[in-house]
Amino acid sequence: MSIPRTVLDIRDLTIRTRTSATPLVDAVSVRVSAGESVALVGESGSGKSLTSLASLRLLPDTLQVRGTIELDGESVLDMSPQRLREVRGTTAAVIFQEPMSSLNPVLTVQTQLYEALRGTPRAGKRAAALELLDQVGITDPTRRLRQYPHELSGGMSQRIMIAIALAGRPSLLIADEPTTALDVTIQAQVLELLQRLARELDMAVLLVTHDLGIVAENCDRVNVLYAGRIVETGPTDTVFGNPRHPYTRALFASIPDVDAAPRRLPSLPGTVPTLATMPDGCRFHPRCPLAEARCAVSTPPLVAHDGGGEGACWMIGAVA
Ligand SMILES: Nc1ncnc2c1ncn2[C@@H]1O[C@H](COP(=O)(O)OP(=O)(O)OP(=O)(O)O)[C@@H](O)[C@H]1O
Repeated sequence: MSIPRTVLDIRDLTIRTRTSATPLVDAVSVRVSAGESVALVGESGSGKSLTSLASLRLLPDTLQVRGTIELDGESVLDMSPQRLREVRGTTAAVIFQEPMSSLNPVLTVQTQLYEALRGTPRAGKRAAALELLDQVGITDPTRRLRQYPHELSGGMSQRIMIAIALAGRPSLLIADEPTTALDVTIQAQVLELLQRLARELDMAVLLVTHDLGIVAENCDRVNVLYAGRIVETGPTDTVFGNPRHPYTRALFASIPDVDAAPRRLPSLPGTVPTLATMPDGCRFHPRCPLAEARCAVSTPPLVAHDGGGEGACWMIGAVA
């Protein structure tokens, strides 16, 4: 079997404000290969969006970004403004939570798709637009082309956003909470679509979500973030089959059965710390049911364990 091509390679990503020495994102490394779908998961404030937006240099200048980010082997942090503009929308595309606010309400689906297909010769645009709609599972595509966003359901709008993102034939698709605004059945369909597209188009998909429940079915690997650090990572089956980090276990305990209500962590007191409240040592220790004295003073490294994943907790035994 050939080794999959690495599309996004983030190494030791550290993000700080200009006024604080404490990093918001601390030495995070994430790799996504062609054809695979990888999740960044964690509660609100864990650094998921900062990490994913940094990979396309979409963060404000007030934040300082250090580390290495490579996209198809090219250093994102060294790209010229012109190269960055070329890359966004071609090599890499992002879809966000609210398709309705990303689509232009006064333009038809056709106009918006044609704009995304600006590199395609005029004679081929209609066929290309119809093919994109077909790829994202839209039925009756000729009718949809004539419609305006307000005539589409939420799930349909999100599929159109994905079609627009695919127009540039990206190697990387970043989906930031792409289904939070949708009902549970439609969420599942859109996430299944993303994973299918990753495989069929040999595309790398980075899925950003606070919801571990939706990761299980739709991602090949998962990175669990807590307060700007990766606390556990590995193949989804490994992390789900036997979560090692107390935080991942708490996340599992918080997965509700079916409702899409906002999720809290009933088994854990408190919230993710902010810059002002960031503890020393393991950043999770004030909420951890297993914390010992050393957890408050020294940071556990991310180490490979015998289950095939990696975890950052003093309770996880590293493989020699
Ligand atoms: N521009 C900024 N300046 C200062 N702090 C910021 C900035 N953007 C984000 N942060 C802080 O960085 C931390 C991580 O934010 P981030 O948006 O990445 O979290 P998240 O996991 O994506 O959460 P959510 O699910 O709520 O979007 C939070 O504490 C947030 O307040």
